[in-house]
Amino acid sequence: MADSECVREKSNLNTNSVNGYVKSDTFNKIMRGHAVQIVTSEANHKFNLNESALEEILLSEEIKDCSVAVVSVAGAFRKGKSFLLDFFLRYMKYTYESEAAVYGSDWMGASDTPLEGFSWRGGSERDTTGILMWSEVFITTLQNGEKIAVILLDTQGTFDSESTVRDCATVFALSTMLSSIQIYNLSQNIQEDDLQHLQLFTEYGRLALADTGKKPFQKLQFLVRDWSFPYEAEYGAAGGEEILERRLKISDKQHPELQALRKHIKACFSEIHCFLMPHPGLKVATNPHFDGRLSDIEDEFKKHLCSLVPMLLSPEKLLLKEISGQRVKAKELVQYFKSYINLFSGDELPEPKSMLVATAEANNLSAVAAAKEIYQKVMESICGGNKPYLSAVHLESEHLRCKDKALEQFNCKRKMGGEEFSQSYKIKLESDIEELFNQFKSHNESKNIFKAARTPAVFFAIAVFFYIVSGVLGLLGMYDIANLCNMVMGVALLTLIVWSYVRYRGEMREVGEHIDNAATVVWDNVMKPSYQVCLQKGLEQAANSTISSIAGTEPNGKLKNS
Ligand SMILES: Nc1nc2c(ncn2[C@@H]2O[C@H](COP(=O)(O)OP(=O)(O)OP(=O)(O)O)[C@@H](O)[C@H]2O)c(=O)[nH]1
Repeated sequence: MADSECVREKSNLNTNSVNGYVKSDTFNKIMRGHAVQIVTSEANHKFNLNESALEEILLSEEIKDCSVAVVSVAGAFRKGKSFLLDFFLRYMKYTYESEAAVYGSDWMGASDTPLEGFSWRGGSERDTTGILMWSEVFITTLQNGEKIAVILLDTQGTFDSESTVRDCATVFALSTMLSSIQIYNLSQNIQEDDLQHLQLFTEYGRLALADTGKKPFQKLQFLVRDWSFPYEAEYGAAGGEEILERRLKISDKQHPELQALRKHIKACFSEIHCFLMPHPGLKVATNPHFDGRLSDIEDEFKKHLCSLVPMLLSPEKLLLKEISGQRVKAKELVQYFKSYINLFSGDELPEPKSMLVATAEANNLSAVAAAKEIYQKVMESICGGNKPYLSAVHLESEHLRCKDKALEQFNCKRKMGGEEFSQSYKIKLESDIEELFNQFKSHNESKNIFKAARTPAVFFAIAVFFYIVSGVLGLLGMYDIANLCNMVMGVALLTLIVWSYVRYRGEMREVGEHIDNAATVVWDNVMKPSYQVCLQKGLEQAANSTISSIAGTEPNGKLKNS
């Protein structure tokens, strides 16, 4: 359905319109929605998309052609994300179900109603896994008459004991890439490690997206829960902006690493805000029987919740999802979910690591580089560049000596991660050294003057051989065969000229390589065996004559004239 059709349909839905929000026909039938697991987290640390469930929600006739606003809440586990989302749901439901205009805290409901919606609970163990979407998509009409769909996402908390850094980064990056408003839920303060994790996760997401030269993500809303310093910065948006300003400030006095972190975060989002929430009271935080009823929540918390939620979700504040500057429609969002999840389940992206693993890797890699450098330096001084040719046996023993020295240097260097971790780097070092040795070996071989002269010697010998043979055949009157031999001689000489040209000019190197290979074949299969046979015959002859001269016989076995 085109935008204009969405607008046209507005008139039919006006009876349900309150405070900007309208109820879609589909969802009139299903009065209560439920959380749908859109992205599931598997035991092998892979994430899968529940395509049918996603399509059922986003491809429904009423919303598939509407632009979307996607609101997601992400952050550490057990910090009240789902609890907050349930208040979002109350706001959305109340504003469209109510028959009258909504004021103040009306939307919060009765003081003794348990809080329902996305599953939330007390306790220390994680609750939400993967990414959940609320099945009820709320439709609202903007001031310009455009109808938009509002989608709520709950995400798996980061840093629980069952998730790897990659899992946390994947969920955070996916929800940031797919949402127009990402709420970064933090506890008590905005700490440096919160910013570092944000940097790591957004970088992971940024890497997955094609670089368009624009800021890759839209609005980031820091939400600090249990803020306990209202005397420094007051609760709410104003205090939040003050704290945000302090935390993201870049100054020349800062260490470059801190500056880079802040620049990165600012470069990733087109809008960044912060809101400070007071503590909701001990019943919320510690009572196992707390069911979310408003009467058990501190007034201060409710007061600020009442300004936070409309600030994010009222139709005039909503932000439409855009990708590469284009508004995204609900049906297109399905495609983005599919392609983003494929990106993260493929092998193209590097693996995000914990700080320890990343540091240990860097340590070990630098130890490998230092050890390799030692090997290279010593070998260079023995057989490198302008050093003369070294016999193969000598070169091998020097290689073993330098390799031992390099391995000793690697073992001595202090490295993080422990013995087992560095074992794989030691193996890598050994294979790198073998590779370097092969290069030194072939460089050394090229300095062997006899080997270098093999190709011209072989072709010259062929030319001379066939010259003599053709001469003899000519004397015998076998002119046809003599001419053939002359032709072979000509080809050998021509090859020699081409080879010399290639070597001199450094052009047509493949031709030179083929000529060298041909020379090696002739040498190995014809010349070397014949030369060895001749040599052996000569030696046998010499030995026989020595023996016979000692025994007083002719070399053919007959007795010398006595
Ligand atoms: N201290 C404190 N506790 C809260 C707040 N909001 C909710 N809680 C409590 O925090 C606990 C966890 O709430 P959830 O909403 O399930 O937390 P979550 O972040 O979604 O947890 P996971 O799904 O495991 O990631 C519940 O006992 C809530 O009562 C808050 O602002 N401050």
